[in-house]
Amino acid sequence: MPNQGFLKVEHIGIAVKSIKASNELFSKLFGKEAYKEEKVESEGVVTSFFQLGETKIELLEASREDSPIAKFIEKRGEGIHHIAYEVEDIISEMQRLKNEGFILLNEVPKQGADNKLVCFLHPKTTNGVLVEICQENRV
Ligand SMILES: CC[C@H](C(=O)O)C(=O)SCCNC(=O)CCNC(=O)[C@H](O)C(C)(C)COP(=O)(O)OP(=O)(O)OC[C@H]1O[C@@H](n2cnc3c(N)ncnc32)[C@H](O)[C@@H]1OP(=O)(O)O
Ligand SMILES: [Co+2]
Repeated sequence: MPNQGFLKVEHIGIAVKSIKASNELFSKLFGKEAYKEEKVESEGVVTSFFQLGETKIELLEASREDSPIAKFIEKRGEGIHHIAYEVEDIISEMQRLKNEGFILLNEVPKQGADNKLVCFLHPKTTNGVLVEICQENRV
């Protein structure tokens, strides 16, 4: 029986206008460099990751005009965009969350950054905080 429920905060997503400028800022803040940059074309984002112990910070820049990050920044400016939680079995977690009444923004797990399968919950059902659940892609 897979572990049910959320295991840990896997990353905190921060929407930024410029990965280059924000990499410099967060490298100064954290005292360490980002360990990777990755474009996720399907999401319309370029990401940059900093490892801080068990948790990561994920910087997100829009890679195209219709990116959710572009819309977010246009509406709210730069800042915290989502919290991602690690789960052991994303399929069973998606079913559990659906049964609990949360609104899934994608019915099938989709490919995320950093070799993860991801699903998002509508912030209207999570107290106004966009939630991402993610599982290591074991394929
Ligand atoms: C997957 C790659 C990477 C990874 O970790 O692997 C990522 O994390 S990619 C991250 C970018 N991708 C996503 O965010 C996908 C999920 N997001 C969405 O589907 C949309 O952004 C959605 C549905 C959350 C909002 O889109 P919509 O077009 O509905 O925008 P609105 O501005 O009309 O928003 C509706 C309503 O929701 C509030 N809202 C929007 N974004 C957020 C947010 N990040 N946190 C909290 N609340 C948010 C917005 O304020 C509106 O509320 P209202 O009260 O009506 O103003
Ligand atoms: Co994320």
